[in-house]
Amino acid sequence: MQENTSLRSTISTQSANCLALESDNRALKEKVQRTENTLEQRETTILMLERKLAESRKSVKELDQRIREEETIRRRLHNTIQELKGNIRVFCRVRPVSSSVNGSKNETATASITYPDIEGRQIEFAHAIETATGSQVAKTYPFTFDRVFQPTSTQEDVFEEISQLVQSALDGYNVCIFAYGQTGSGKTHTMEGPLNASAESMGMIPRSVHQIYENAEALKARGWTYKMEGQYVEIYNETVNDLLGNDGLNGGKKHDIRHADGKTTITDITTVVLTSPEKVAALLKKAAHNRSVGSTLMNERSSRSHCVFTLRLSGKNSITDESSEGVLNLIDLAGSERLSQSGAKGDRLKETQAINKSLSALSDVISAIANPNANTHVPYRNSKLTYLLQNSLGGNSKTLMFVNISPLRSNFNETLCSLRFATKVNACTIGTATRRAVSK
Ligand SMILES: Nc1ncnc2c1ncn2[C@@H]1O[C@H](COP(=O)(O)OP(=O)(O)OP(=O)(O)O)[C@@H](O)[C@H]1O
Repeated sequence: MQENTSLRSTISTQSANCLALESDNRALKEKVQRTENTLEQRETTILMLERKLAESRKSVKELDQRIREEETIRRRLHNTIQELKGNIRVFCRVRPVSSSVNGSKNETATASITYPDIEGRQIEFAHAIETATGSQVAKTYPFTFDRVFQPTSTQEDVFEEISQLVQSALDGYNVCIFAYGQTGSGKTHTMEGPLNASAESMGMIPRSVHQIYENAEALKARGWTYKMEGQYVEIYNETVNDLLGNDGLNGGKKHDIRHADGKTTITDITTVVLTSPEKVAALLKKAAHNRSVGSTLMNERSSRSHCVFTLRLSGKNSITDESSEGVLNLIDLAGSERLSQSGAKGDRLKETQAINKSLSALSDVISAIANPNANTHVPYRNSKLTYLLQNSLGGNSKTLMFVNISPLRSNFNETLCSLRFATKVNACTIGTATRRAVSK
């Protein structure tokens, strides 16, 4: 009886255990089912995501291709705009009245200058002249250029107008930007800016290098890699000097200009590979140190030489196999003032004569290029400056000239000469620029 009772109790316990196990088993089976369902759902999601990823990859590839095609279209359109604006342009910049320029320390009497149009293309001088009978009459001298910058214009305002041309050099064109004007009219300020310039006062050379560097970085994503090389030379008394040489200008090296296959080289010249935009500040400092600075009655810091900064830009596209070679020349011309006013004698007289000769050679070259008669001889060899720039002036290039002028009344006659020279240049139209060495 006892054993029977014990066995019944065991059976009852086992039955309860069995029921619990069956319940666990059901719960586990449900869990397995749920897990299998989740797995199935996840597999479907993975498949969907993989399909989406493949689609996105395809679309990125297509967009990349479209960006590259649009970059080519942009280059073409950009060039068309530049052509429509004219391959030779003249900008006039009036410097502010400054007490430290022009010898007489406190001179502030300005000429009567007005800027008649709202587009900023005209400038007009009013000046009293004496008639044959001895009476004074006011005469006006109106001039129109592609752009006139008033004394309040900042370096940034000026650069905004030339930045498109700078871009052209990166796209494979030859570009020349000149600063022309009498001593102290602001050529060096425009081109280089003051020594130890701030971000606001930087001139066109450092701004151009910064822009080119930024644009070249952006173009990397589209397959372009660029090599940028800078040279800085001065032409003093028809001699080429290396402004970046380590032994100053008296290193005794003779530099010859050579032309071959549409490229210009100078023998024994220092070439700096510009790997960062910051390098240009050190380069300008070295050039300023080496630069031949003479003193005349007009300006204690007067520069008596033409300074040519050349930036060579070779680009290669690893995806499209395109390549381009552009050259950007930024030229700070020597003071254009006439002999009588600069009080030049001896060596200074020789310098002034060399300057005047090369400036008139530049004017002759631009006029000859603009002559519609294709057989006109272009006298590049008449000066070192025009010979050096032979491949960067003319049909294959874009040219911009700044005519820098002083607002002072005492400089009126020189200002008039500068504006007349610039008007002559402005009247020239040169042929269509073509891009160099673009190969597929
Ligand atoms: N737009 C301007 N804003 C402020 N200062 C200016 C401006 N233009 C010229 N200057 C100042 O006028 C002075 C003479 O200018 P700069 O040296 O550039 O003349 P320049 O034409 O290059 O003379 P040079 O023929 O002797 O080289 C400098 O002190 C310069 O800083």
